[in-house]
Amino acid sequence: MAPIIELGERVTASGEIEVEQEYVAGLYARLDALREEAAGRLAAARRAGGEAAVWQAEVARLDAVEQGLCFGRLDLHDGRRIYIGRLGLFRDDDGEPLLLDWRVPVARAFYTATATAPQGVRRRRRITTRGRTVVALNDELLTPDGAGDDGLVGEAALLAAVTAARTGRMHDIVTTLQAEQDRIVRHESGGVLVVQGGPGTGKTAVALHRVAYLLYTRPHLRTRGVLVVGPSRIFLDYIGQVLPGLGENSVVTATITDLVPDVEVSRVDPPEAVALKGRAVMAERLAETVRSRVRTPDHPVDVEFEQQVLRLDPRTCDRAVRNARRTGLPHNEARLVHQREVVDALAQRLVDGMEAVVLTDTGEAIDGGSADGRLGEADLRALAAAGFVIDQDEHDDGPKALLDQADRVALRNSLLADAGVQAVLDALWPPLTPEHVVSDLLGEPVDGWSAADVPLLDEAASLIGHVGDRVTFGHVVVDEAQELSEMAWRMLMRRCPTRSMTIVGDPAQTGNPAGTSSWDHVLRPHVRDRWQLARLTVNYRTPAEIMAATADLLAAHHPGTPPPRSVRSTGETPWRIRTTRADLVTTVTDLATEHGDGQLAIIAPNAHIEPLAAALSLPTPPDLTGEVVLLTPGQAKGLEFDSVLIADPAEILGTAPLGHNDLYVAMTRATQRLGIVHPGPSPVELTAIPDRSHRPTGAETSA
Ligand SMILES: Nc1ncnc2c1ncn2[C@@H]1O[C@H](COP(=O)(O)OP(=O)(O)OP(=O)(O)O)[C@@H](O)[C@H]1O
Repeated sequence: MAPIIELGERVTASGEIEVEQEYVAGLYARLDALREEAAGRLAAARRAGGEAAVWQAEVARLDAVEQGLCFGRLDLHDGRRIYIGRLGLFRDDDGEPLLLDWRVPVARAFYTATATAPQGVRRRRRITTRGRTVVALNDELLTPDGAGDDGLVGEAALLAAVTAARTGRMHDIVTTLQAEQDRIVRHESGGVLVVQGGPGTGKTAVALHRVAYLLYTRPHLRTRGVLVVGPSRIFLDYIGQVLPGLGENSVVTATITDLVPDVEVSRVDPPEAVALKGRAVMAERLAETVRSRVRTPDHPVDVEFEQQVLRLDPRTCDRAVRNARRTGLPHNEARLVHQREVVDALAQRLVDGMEAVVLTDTGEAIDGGSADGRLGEADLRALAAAGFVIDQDEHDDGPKALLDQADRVALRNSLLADAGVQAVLDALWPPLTPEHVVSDLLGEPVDGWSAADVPLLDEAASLIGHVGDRVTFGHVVVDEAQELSEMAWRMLMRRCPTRSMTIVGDPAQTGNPAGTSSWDHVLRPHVRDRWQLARLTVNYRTPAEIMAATADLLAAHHPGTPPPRSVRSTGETPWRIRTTRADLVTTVTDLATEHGDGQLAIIAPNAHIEPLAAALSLPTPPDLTGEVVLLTPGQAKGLEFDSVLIADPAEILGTAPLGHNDLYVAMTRATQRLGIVHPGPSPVELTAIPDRSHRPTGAETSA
């Protein structure tokens, strides 16, 4: 498929640079003044031992906007001129706006105005700065005879951004956000917004800019908290600079596993186990496991207490369980209700026992003493003879009621504190831990937890009320959301009671056998139809040549999925080289050593990682900022590199149930070049890619 645009021409408005330089210098002067003020207030707050966090955040926010403070100007038909940047700046004396935050409504036209729908804009100017110096201006006149309307805004700046060398860290795209992306960033959905799009369509970038937008427009989210969930720590490190670069430092980032911090993942499950553990039915099974730990005996249970045997009949046990369950409390909390019920019954037995000793059938005291049921001396002797110990001190002031309220409480406490009674209570309604419940269910000796166990442990923790300091958030963003199992969705929903979420993903890239293939299927149980789908269709990362190379793979495994349209073409055709299994490591090592064009990722299946790491002296897990990065398709999810070399695609296709998706992910990571090394024949999905097995020169084959 042809790219949307060919490399555009950069238009520079000469003579204007000095004017803009002066304006931009004024903006930086204002920024410096605000910084100085914030730093002063921070120091004062610290000196006074007061609340410094607010000023600390303000200093961080002002520092974060230093690079590219102002990046645009709109000249409107009504004569107004608006400067747009990373934050709003206002003149000190009269509060006149000097720079508008990119998130305010009027700034929207900067991203969405076109020649056919100019939104009152006459001219859009992009201002490129290096440090505090204006180095280039790009003007677009939005007149009907102006630039062609291809749906892209600011082509030159956009192309400069998408072709720039990769660094192993994602950057913000606030200066070149495109109209279809801006619509999603500013989407006013109060519920769940799902953003679906093929590789490189900017899903991650858009989700992060949406976070910055929401924090700006819904300030209450700053206190309720925003969580960004990603597929791996590697990925979270990769995106880690984007929000701070937009002046937002308060967002929590985590993998699903991180959300249960006291569980250490030390085991990898086989795909069948992953698929099974991820299914929603596991929640029912866990609930059943918890329920089954509660016993309702079908014969009386004898409880020993202070040399007596108290008999607990099945009806009493049954009633205690019913009453405890009726509360709807989690297991360990309902256990307290059950205990109270049982102990009450035991206490009653004791009282009945005492009364049988000291009262007649009609309720009168045996020694004929007090008609109001107060104990006389003979009663106390009779009680002592029957094994009931009544504290004599309490009766120094003469006989009293047989057992008043305080006595009953004391009696219950003694019962509860008694080891024998506790043992019976624990046998009937045992205290549980999440680990107990999950190992009970899985029926396997637990020798460490896997990632797929984490949502099960979290579910079990909820069922038993063992949630510690589990935190909830006002908005949750899920990136690579196709990787989440039904059980992981349940876990996330527990952390987002408001169900305000931005979910971004691509089902054609799902690697998790328990992952998502239908948004409706995973969301409906939690939000019914309160979710909306938005699509992204333009691929900013992967050039047209590489997308063409993935066509057969995509058509074979996702026939209904149209590939995203690449924004550009590079003229570099992907290639493949056949080698032997024995020579695979050497061939890949040679190609990597010859490579000299920017950052190279070698993406290989697990089985080859160790030998390749040894041959190339590369770290595992990978260092994303290295010149050469070695990683598995799973680790490469969401990342991008200048060049990609795939080792052994057949193994990637064959080892995992969704190997074709893993290969698709691997092939779409490159911004410039793609090479493939296959031991033996090429997988059929890749045969259309030119075979350069007999490569004449190193230059021609560099990935
Ligand atoms: N409007 C834009 N301006 C400049 N760069 C952009 C724009 N949109 C996307 N990009 C760049 O395109 C690349 C891909 O973006 P991103 O990683 O967000 O895509 P994605 O849809 O999440 O990809 P994948 O699903 O393959 O992980 C990034 O380098 C991003 O900065």
